[in-house]
Amino acid sequence: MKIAIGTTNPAKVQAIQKVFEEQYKEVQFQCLKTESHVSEQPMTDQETIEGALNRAKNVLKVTDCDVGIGLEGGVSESLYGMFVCNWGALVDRQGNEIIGGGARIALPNEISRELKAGKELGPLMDEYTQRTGIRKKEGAVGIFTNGLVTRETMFLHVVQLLLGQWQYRTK
Ligand SMILES: O=P(O)(O)OP(=O)(O)OP(=O)(O)OC[C@H]1O[C@@H](n2cnc3c(O)ncnc32)[C@H](O)[C@@H]1O
Ligand SMILES: [Mg+2]
Repeated sequence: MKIAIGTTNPAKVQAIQKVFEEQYKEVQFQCLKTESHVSEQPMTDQETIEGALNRAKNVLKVTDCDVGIGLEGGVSESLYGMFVCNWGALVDRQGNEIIGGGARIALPNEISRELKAGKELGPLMDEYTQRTGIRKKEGAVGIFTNGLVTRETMFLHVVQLLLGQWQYRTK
């Protein structure tokens, strides 16, 4: 089974590899930085879903893999504040387009204020924690859940949702 991954971010790549290696004996991966055709900081669920879907389609197009996977992080407003949201998409060569959503938690006002001013969550999280590359490690979800749920484990669940739906639909 050959999987095209529409990112080189290790938190996302590791989540995808773990799920597929658990399910398939023979599996190969191709990881490519892939255009999402949405803003660097998606600001709604809809935009985040589009980013995931575009990555999955674009990365499948440029490889000879069986399926393409796109994972996209974003934020979404609610009456209860701004939440970090996470969406994934899996597409295959038979026209199946599968979507799955991940966990979401509220962001502190000091972060959501800056996001509304047009900043990106990645750099904001580095500033907030005085560390670098949070987006490639535990992520905002990891920081604000005291490490209980990391960006990798959150995306691992999203990839399980994608693969499970695809297996069900193609069995
Ligand atoms: O290399 P890619 O796959 O693009 O990975 P990324 O870290 O940039 O992640 P996304 O493009 O999916 O997320 C869009 C923006 O939101 C940020 N973001 C989303 N979730 C995050 C998290 O949990 N921690 C830190 N930044 C996050 C991310 O850094 C981007 O600035
Ligand atoms: Mg990005």
